[in-house]
Amino acid sequence: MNLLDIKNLSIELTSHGENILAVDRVSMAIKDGEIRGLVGESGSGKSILAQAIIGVLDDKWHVEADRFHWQGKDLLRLPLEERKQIITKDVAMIFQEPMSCLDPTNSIGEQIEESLDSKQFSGYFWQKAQQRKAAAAKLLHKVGIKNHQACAKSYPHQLTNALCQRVMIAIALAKRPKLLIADEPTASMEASNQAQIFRLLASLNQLKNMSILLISHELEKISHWTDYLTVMYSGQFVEAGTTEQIFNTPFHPYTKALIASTPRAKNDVEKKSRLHAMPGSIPGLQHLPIGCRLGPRCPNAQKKCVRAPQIESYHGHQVSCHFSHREDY
Ligand SMILES: Nc1ncnc2c1ncn2[C@@H]1O[C@H](COP(=O)(O)OP(=O)(O)OP(=O)(O)O)[C@@H](O)[C@H]1O
Repeated sequence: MNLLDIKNLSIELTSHGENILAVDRVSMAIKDGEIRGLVGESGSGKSILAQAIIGVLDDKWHVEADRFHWQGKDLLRLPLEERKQIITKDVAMIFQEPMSCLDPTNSIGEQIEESLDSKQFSGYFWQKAQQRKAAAAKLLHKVGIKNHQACAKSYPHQLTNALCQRVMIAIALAKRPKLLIADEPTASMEASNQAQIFRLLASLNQLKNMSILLISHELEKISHWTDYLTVMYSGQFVEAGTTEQIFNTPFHPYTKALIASTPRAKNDVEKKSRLHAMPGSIPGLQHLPIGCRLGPRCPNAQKKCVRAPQIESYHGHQVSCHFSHREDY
């Protein structure tokens, strides 16, 4: 069953009396227990899409969709309060700079205890306090922090970025979410720490059947951990499918370029040879091309590309391009 099912989600920014379509009819579904990767260059609208899912965009953003279902419930037709309640209960999000998300004036232990639901504790206040402490320690243990007593007494600035991210994951787990959105969770971390965080997320997915939306601008970095991938470019849907489909038979020129630019994804790269990179850079919101926004950078672009392509599906592998090559199917 689909946990989240979004069809043609658009996010419009109102700025200086002008409306700018930052996210243009993006579709994505996340099944129960899957890890879905969301990839695209910096500025492709991944974070805005994630923020629209958890409903934290402010008034200057206008969100519209043909379908926005959470476990079969149409969120856009629910009153705002009810919608907030559902999302707050079932969806948690972690961000790229964990240290700045934690309160610098409170100890880690206090912050984790605060995130626990008081309904799960009973008895006199001192008994509740003891239960709360024990539950916080259990959470720290769950995210692989062995010395949880020392960690609980620490303040965010005394911990490394990787430890802070584990704490953020512990805080997210406190409400037992069905979906965890991880927006570039390992940005500015050393490679060994990155692997540990991804391994932790994968084990939580396996043990708790928690679905994860893993957001990154590096396809190669997350592809090892994902079951499915969705690729975005400049606010538009590009391609989606299983991780194997995307890597073995990419349809879209943008996905092909992303894969060609990752050293280990291609086995036939000769020593000291240059990696392929798509010319140009992603357009800013003020200079969005009409139709397919990849047009000015795309090697296959033709006249037809001034109209945005429809999404076509081949054995569950979806692509949005007028001229993608699909002869493998
Ligand atoms: N608060 C804001 N006000 C105006 N424009 C914004 C705001 N936040 C993001 N944008 C613009 O929206 C577009 C998408 O941004 P977004 O942060 O979602 O991209 P992203 O793919 O997550 O990139 P990154 O990996 O760098 O976070 C960008 O062009 C960005 O400049």
